[in-house]
Amino acid sequence: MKFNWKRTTIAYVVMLVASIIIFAILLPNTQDQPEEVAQSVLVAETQANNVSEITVEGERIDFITRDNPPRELFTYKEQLTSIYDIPGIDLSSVAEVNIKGSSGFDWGSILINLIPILFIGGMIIFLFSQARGANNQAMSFGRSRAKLFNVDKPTTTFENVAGVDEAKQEVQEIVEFLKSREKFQALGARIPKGVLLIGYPGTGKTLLARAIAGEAGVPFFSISGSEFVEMFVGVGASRVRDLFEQAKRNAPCIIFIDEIDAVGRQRGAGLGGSHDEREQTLNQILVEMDGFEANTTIIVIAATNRPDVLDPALLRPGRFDRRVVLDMPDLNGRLAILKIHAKGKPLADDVNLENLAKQTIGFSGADLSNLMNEAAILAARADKKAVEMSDLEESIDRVIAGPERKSRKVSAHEKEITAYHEAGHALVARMLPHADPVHKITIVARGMAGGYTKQLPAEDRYIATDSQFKAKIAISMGGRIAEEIMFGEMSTGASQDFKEATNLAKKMVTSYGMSEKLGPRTFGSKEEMVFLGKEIHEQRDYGEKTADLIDQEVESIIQTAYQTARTILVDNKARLQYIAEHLMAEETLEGDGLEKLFTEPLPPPGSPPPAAPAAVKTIEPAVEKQAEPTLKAKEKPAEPGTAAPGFAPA
Ligand SMILES: Nc1ncnc2c1ncn2[C@@H]1O[C@H](COP(=O)(O)OP(=O)(O)OP(=O)(O)O)[C@@H](O)[C@H]1O
Ligand SMILES: [Zn+2]
Repeated sequence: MKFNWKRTTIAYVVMLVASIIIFAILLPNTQDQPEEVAQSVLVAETQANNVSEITVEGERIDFITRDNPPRELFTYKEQLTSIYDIPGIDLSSVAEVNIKGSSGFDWGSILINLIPILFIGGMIIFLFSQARGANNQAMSFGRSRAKLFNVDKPTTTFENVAGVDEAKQEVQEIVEFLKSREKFQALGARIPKGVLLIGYPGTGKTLLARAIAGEAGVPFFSISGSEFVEMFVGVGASRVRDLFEQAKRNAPCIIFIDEIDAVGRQRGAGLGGSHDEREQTLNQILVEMDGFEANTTIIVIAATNRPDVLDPALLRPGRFDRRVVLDMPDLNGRLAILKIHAKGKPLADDVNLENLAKQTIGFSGADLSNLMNEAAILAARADKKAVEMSDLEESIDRVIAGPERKSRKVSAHEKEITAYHEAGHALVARMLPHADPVHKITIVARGMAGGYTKQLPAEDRYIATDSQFKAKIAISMGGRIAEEIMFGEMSTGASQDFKEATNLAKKMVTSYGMSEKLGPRTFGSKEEMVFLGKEIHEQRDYGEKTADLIDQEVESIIQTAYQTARTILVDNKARLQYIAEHLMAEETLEGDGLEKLFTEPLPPPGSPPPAAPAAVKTIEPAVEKQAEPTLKAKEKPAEPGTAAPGFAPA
């Protein structure tokens, strides 16, 4: 940035005016001034549940009562005593406790003394930057924030979160633990310390974390990773220390670190700048988490949409070793979210939320909440009494175009390709005797995949056979082949499938001795040197001729699998189409509904495609799903390879 006269002058004037305003505010002023009271008043008011908000700044405690009209009062505490340690104080009913940078100074008098210095200092900076023609970076030094972190006791519950039922089930246990920790501790159970919430922006990570606190009735401390990055060196780490310190006093409680990737990137992988700061902050978080005593009931929840960049140290056992994925909502999920956000908004009779849910594939929870809000604004502007369908439909475009929307939009054609791709995987899997049963197909984006097909082994397995591997490779091929058959062209969506298939074929030949030509031996010794979570060493212990043979064998396995899959899909093209059409209409297929699509007689050619998704009418409450513990237990050992990711946008 070039030195900019105008900017510097403006900044300087702003500084001056601000100083004057602060000065004026600090002058004795009897009107609207909070009234000083004794500390015992604060204690008594909190006990009477009559305090709505508390702000602590150094020794001073400002608080607002629930009287009508609310009274603004303040009192003092000792510098080193925490608000939580004031004898008799009861913060359980206080909606918001803000703790600001504790200075212990009387800011008023300091500012008054500081103004001349500011003048002179400003002048020096001004002249200095002018003399050197330097950039005006000096102006950014005042950026450190006064607010340390937020504390409150959320009233959010699981009812406020929809469309992420799997994630809700997974965190249910944490709620139970927070609620009745004695029960767990009595049995010596080790309690989770860290939970990582992973999901696209706006999928409700913050909301879910708050709901956990709300369900358990515990305080919620929150801070965002990106705030650390702007700080001076050393401030981040001490802030983390303060945060954990306060949390320990309020245990049981939840600490929520949003955007953890901002501080938790792989060390040594960052781009200049506040690098040290980041590392120190990250280290401090790790130190604090490692330092929890066995009976500490603090759960640290972190959120990210970039789990791939996180430092592996964060993911080690005893840290953020639980991962909960929040998917983009599918049709039912979107409908449920729309219903949540429609509450309190009168809807006209012509509003059909099912229909709206169908039109909003690719929308996150935040997008949907936005959509409802935009529609209400449109309706209000037109002086309507209720939100009409036309308002909602118009808002779809606004949300898509709006700056708030960060997730990708799925075009109709892309949706069709994904549907055929996933149907291809599923159909091949269903037809091959050695394949694991297909459990679920969806075209709703998850992680980096546009859709996925999930297979679960029918039983726990510790060894696998070559027929199973061959089936797996054929299934991987199924996605691309379905695209070829239906559209006569290829998309980039299958690259991940090919990579997995190739790796598996290679392993069959080189590790498992499953090749006739090469026989039962292994090739290549891999030194499992793990560096930042990656294997980086592979030693070749065979010659060129063998290398060629390996290539040939891998090629042959893949070709055979390709032909197997192709034959299945060509022979069952009508079935493929049938499944894909249902997938487009319903987005997610699972259980009996899915099984029926594989087996029921096909409709005669020329029948209209499925329109009204049957699944929409029954929205399963999250609790009901829990009644199937066997299913849940099986879900865990399924290795990542069993879900054939489709349509990666790369
Ligand atoms: N699953 C959901 N159910 C209901 N509302 C949701 C859901 N997801 C998001 N919302 C709405 O969107 C708002 C923003 O979501 P939230 O901040 O929790 O998303 P996030 O995943 O933390 O996003 P980011 O990654 O951008 O921080 C919520 O306050 C809520 O109103
Ligand atoms: Zn695929």
